[in-house]
Amino acid sequence: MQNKKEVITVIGAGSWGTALAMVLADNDHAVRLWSHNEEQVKEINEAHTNKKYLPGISLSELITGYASLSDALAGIETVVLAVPTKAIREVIGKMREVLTAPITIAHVSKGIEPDTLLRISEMIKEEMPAELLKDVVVLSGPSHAEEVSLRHPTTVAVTSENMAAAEKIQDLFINNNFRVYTNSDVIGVEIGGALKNIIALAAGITDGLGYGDNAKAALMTRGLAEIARLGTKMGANPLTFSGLAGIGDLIVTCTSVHSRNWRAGNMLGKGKSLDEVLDSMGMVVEGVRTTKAAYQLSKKYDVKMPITAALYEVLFNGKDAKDAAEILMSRGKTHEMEDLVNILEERIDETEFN
Ligand SMILES: NC(=O)C1=CN([C@@H]2O[C@H](COP(=O)(O)OP(=O)(O)OC[C@H]3O[C@@H](n4cnc5c(N)ncnc54)[C@H](OP(=O)(O)O)[C@@H]3O)[C@@H](O)[C@H]2O)C=CC1
Ligand SMILES: O=C(CO)COP(=O)(O)O
Repeated sequence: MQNKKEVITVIGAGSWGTALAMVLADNDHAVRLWSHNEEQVKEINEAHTNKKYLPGISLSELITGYASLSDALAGIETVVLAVPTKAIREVIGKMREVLTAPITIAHVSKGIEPDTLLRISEMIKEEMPAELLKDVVVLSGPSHAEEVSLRHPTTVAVTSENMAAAEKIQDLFINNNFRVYTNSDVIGVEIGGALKNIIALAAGITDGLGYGDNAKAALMTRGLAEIARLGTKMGANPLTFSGLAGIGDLIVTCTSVHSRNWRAGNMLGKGKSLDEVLDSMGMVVEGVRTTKAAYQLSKKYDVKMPITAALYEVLFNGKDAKDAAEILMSRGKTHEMEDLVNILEERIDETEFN
């Protein structure tokens, strides 16, 4: 089922980079796990643990920690990039200084850059010179690091503009605990993975407010509707949003106590301030910056995203979460599917004219 054994570099030894390094090591690949934290590299190499991010988990001896980026990248063909969205440009900037041959980057991050409104694969292509970049692959889907590190059954999707590159990443990762599907819709997979964090924050807030299961189901369903509207307007295949990177990731992030986005929302719903919440997390909460980016995207593409807009007001303009929920519930009457159908029809018309 799998390709030949390879040496693979994982950039970023947070929870997701470390869990993915474990999957690769389970498939007998040697993994160079790079971290900018020398203490953490020492811990990985001497104790074979990464206690801050995956407490109670032992790491395979096939995983070696690296503090030097040039050593970690020497002679490597495939890099798994697992840092938060806000670190992508800085890290790629450092990588391009030390690379001497082109690599394939499989990125596993879930975000959109505010202001530029670029997806992560677009940021990577902007930062990495073309002669150093073979392909960009995206790996996304319902996959909490805590459960992957326990080898619980998990499914994800991989996509790329070059499907042969996506299939190579599928081969490197797939095993009986970690099932990898291909999908050819790069825009849809990246938009689904990034925007579900917004809805997870909102679901955490409603849970924190004690609103219960009806409210959460409403948020998830109508949240998916606005993700699908924006994604489809941006050129995604609407069917992607009923797949792993869409509804799949939305379900896991809105319902799991592992989700940092849900937990952050939950604390907000219980009355903590955004600063207090982010200070106490110690791990990335991607949904906060993504809310800003998606709010800007909704304006740019003229797509209605009422949940995103309400969360934007709560996070950045100090609106009370209960008031935001009330405003959402008292909006004018609307059809459940009409806006998405209109966007699809516009796209069909454009295709006919071209
Ligand atoms: N955790 C999960 O279950 C999943 C996460 N993801 C996505 O993966 C991405 C990474 O998340 P995750 O691993 O969970 O995040 P964590 O917060 O657990 O870890 C982030 C890692 O990136 C490092 N880092 C942060 N900034 C920089 C920088 N400027 N230069 C170098 N290293 C840096 C951190 O170092 P330090 O320790 O020094 O802060 C840490 O090692 C996110 O986009 C997330 O949405 C996707 C699927 C599942
Ligand atoms: O993307 C994830 C699971 O698929 C992780 O979500 P959180 O960042 O909310 O923990």
